[in-house]
Amino acid sequence: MDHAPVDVLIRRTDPDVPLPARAHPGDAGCDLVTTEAAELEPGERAVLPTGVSIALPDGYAAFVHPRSGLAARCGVALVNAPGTVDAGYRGEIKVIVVNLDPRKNVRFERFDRIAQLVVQRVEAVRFHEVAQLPGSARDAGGFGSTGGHAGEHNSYALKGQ
Ligand SMILES: O=c1ccn([C@H]2C[C@H](O)[C@@H](COP(=O)(O)OP(=O)(O)OP(=O)(O)O)O2)c(=O)[nH]1
Ligand SMILES: [Mg+2]
Repeated sequence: MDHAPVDVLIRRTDPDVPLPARAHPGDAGCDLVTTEAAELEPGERAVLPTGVSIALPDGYAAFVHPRSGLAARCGVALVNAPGTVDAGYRGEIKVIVVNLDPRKNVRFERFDRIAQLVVQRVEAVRFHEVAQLPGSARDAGGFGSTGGHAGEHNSYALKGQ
């Protein structure tokens, strides 16, 4: 890393839990583990404890992101991805996992890495109410207004049947 790291105070709520760690220098996320074993049936969700609480500096937030390997191999997603950890939150960080695999149970063992924490600066915002917003090229276009989304292939395939 060629820039200074942000100092974040951390407290273990489970004495044996490994601290969140980057797998490689420069990685954006520090892996979080579950301190509880759990088994989820297809469609089932759980709020898993990570065994750590943090105190972020003012002007920062931490975001609980999914791990792509778990998503690709097991269909595990985070219900609220990315979860937001506010600078003032002193409780244990929790991870809300869901098993999106239609057939297979997924099992987490104690200290399995289930998510990753990304710490970022966030801006304070002041809202100024106006009757008319300034114009833009996009204007109100959204929700597929530019066309060509992957889901269209499915409807083409169905039409051909
Ligand atoms: O994945 C998450 C998301 C949130 N939190 C904690 C930290 C966060 O600061 C707090 C509140 O989260 P959020 O604001 O997303 O939830 P809410 O439903 O709006 O709760 P609240 O009314 O307490 O703000 O819960 C987690 O531990 N994990
Ligand atoms: Mg909130």
